[in-house]
Amino acid sequence: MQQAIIRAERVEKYYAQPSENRIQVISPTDLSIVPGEIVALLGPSGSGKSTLMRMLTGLSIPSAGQVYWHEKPIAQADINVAIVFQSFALFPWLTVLENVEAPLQARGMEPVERRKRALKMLDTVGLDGFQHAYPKELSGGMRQRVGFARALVVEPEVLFMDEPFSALDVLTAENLRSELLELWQKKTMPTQAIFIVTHNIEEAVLLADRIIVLGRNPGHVRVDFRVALQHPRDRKASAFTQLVDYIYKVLTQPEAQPPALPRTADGKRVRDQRLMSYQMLPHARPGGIAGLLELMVDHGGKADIYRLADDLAFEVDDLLPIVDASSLLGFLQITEGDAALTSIGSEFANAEILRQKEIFRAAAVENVLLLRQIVRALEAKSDGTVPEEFFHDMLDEQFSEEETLRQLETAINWGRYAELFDFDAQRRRFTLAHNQAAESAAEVSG
Ligand SMILES: Nc1ncnc2c1ncn2[C@@H]1O[C@H](COP(=O)(O)OP(=O)(O)OP(=O)(O)O)[C@@H](O)[C@H]1O
Repeated sequence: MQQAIIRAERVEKYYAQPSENRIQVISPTDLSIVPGEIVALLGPSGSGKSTLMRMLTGLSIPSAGQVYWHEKPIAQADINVAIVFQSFALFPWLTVLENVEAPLQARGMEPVERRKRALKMLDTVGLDGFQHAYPKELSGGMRQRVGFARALVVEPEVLFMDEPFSALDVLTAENLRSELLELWQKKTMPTQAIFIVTHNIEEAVLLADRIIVLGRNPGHVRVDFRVALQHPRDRKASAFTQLVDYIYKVLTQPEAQPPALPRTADGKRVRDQRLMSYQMLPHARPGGIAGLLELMVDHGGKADIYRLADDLAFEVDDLLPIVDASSLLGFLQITEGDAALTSIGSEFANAEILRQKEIFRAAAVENVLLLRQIVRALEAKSDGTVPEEFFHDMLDEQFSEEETLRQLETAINWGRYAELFDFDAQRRRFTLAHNQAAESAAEVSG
């Protein structure tokens, strides 16, 4: 499993009462925050969302259990997080610029450098020209921009947000959400993960890569799942509304066993992270997948799989892995023996080779857990390599030895084609793909 930035192990929180009783607010909970994801934490009022968040940031000490920062107990670690609060929590007696400089000053940064950084950050969040204003002179939306600037100026590895948009009007909130997402996606900020506490189900589905829903009395994780929808997300798309409905059901039926997770547009079930298991990758080569999709275009985007096999003089058994792989990647939708190109599948089939690789890369990372894990592990390693053995051992728990080797071979084929990573067959190690290795080297020397 990829190394977590923050890992809570069996954390609990209880508060002492005047009587001898104590109130348990969080029951033993495990939770990890890994690089590359936006996690949304939902739950009814009083379920302990803020309490859990405060423990993950090191602001509050668990009554039992332990929180680790890069595997070091958080109290002894040099943590780098920032928090954005609902109430903005700005210093009213300081100007906008001084508010943003404050955390840098607290970290002992010298004045010229901290002013430079703060001004740059104000520019990034659209507050250029407001540096000398006081918070009371600003609208709520602008104040929260200052809140973001103040959090981001320290270049936090994890950005925590406690209902950051809930005090804002609908349009301002919507604007700020998209801007945040844009900063994150463009990697303008060095932040590795975002953890957002919210009451707003749509906000969670709109932003998050992973959603955790807490139940109460005492607080506990009810569901924890990945949101495999591409950005920008369409609130009206059925996969979106189904997820919103699902979370609504979980929240409104606190006593019931959480209902089954909905299926995504291509028929796959959304996965519960805690029951995470590897999909079986169909043994298809990217070239075969591209060939099939291009052929589908010739058939007008729809075809009967058996007839297709016939036309190609293929055994159905040889064609099926290619069909399955295309479906797993979201390029084909299969219903009762009929295959239909999805919009992304059609875009892929009609694209130039470089664009095809790009589409394949996005689809692979989004839909294939093993590839996602390999990429994240590589990103987290300073030397940019990870031994094959690491993934072999995890796959081994689920597949036979022979199948494990075939899964790895398929993952290597797909990863190489998509230029996600390379594989050094001699050293049996995954390595960053050339372009990524060059980027990392430039970052180090730059
Ligand atoms: N210092 C404290 N002493 C006693 N009880 C506390 C304390 N802090 C929080 N609680 C209780 O812990 C429970 C969880 O509170 P918390 O604020 O974490 O929930 P929440 O899910 O964030 O709620 P909300 O959505 O309303 O903000 C609540 O019942 C609250 O009353």
